[in-house]
Amino acid sequence: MTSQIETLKLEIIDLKSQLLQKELLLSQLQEKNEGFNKYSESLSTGEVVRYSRQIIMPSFTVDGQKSLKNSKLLIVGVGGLGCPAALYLAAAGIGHITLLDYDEVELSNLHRQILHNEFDVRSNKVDSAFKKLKRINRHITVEPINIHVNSSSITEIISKTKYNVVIDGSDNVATRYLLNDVCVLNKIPLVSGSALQMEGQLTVYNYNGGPCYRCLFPVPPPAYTVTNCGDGGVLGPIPGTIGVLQALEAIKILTKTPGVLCGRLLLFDGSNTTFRNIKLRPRNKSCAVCGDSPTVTSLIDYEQFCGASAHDNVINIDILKTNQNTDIKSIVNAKNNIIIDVRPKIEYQMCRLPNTTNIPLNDLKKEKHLDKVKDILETSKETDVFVLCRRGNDSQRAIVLFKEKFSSLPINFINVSGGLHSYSKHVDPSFPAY
Ligand SMILES: Nc1ncnc2c1ncn2[C@@H]1O[C@H](COP(=O)(O)OP(=O)(O)OP(=O)(O)O)[C@@H](O)[C@H]1O
Ligand SMILES: [Zn+2]
Repeated sequence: MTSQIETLKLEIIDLKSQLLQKELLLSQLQEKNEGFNKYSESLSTGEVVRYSRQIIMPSFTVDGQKSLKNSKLLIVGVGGLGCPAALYLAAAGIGHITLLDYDEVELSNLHRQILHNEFDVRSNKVDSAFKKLKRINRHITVEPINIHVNSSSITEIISKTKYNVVIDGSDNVATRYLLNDVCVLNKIPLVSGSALQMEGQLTVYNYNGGPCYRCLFPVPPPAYTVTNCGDGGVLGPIPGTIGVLQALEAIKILTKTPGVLCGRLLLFDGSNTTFRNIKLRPRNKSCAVCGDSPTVTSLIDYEQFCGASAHDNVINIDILKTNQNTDIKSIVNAKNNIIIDVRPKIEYQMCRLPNTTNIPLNDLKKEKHLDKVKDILETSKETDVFVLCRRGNDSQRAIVLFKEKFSSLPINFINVSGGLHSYSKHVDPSFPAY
């Protein structure tokens, strides 16, 4: 069975490389066939036909198309926002698109990161996106850069290419400040978007005298107040909508079309399908980066500034003594022990281990739920109680609460290190590591 799978994988790799070679040849032949034509000054026959539906709009014209063709655009993050934005921008004929991301495609990305598909799982996001965008439009240059963007890498990238617009498709505050500052210092408009659960936001910073991100948020929010899609969830069409609108704003900026969303913030609520625009404060004259006497005149360490890392990977906490932790295998061997799973109820419904009791961490702050735990503990003869969660962090927080509330009971609360992720990795891969 395993060898059959391996053989099939190798065959697929071989077929893919044959396909790539044929596509390359095809595109070279088509290129020759579609050179500049005597009927159009600056566009090839193929380009005239391809873009005709946007060119014929009085607000766009051949000049608009030429502007897009001569534009260079940078997309940071090829995830929920970056994928739909890149799709429309490539289709519209932006001459040069650089894609930056450090991550690999995961199965849990596919419901919203629509450039990637099942065959791309475990591939670099930028390579996966590159292939799809070139298939949509082989006339444009797509530059995939597999990199974690920080102050030094972005400085190098920006110094090599003169970008006209930057799209922020990232998912963390440190990267947002970094992109804001690099755009202000290099006078590049920044199209910023965000999406979580059923809501999205969109605005353009640093454009036409409007505010920058720091003008509005001079101080970063405390790290624990920021929720990402991995924890809060998101419905695919929400970043889809915002990402497409980011593409629209970029096209308007590049073609000098009026009506760019600067100095305003668009709020999209997908739960009742409403769009609201709110007016933003104007540029702050005392802003640290775009103000009249800026104090930030070169890029700084943004992870330090925000007190949070520039990715959404979960940081493992370690707040218990060593003897209060155990590894996942001990709960597999444990017979009759009480195992409390402190994940939210929805996650417990999604997947769970047998013989576990769900008492969500958030409920533990409420007295009535604590009474329920007390009942379970008092009626059991066991003194060891295992506490379990998704990755082994909330279980530690729960133990701190348990020990505080049930100090009178002769119970050992034991944290299952690494939580259910560890179960999936070390015990049974068929348990979903979501
Ligand atoms: N500093 C950075 N450099 C490069 N890429 C970044 C940086 N910060 C964020 N990103 C990328 O931005 C993308 C954001 O995508 P998205 O918000 O859809 O979340 P995700 O991390 O792919 O998924 P999930 O949150 O579900 O795990 C990710 O692909 C991430 O790797
Ligand atoms: Zn500012």
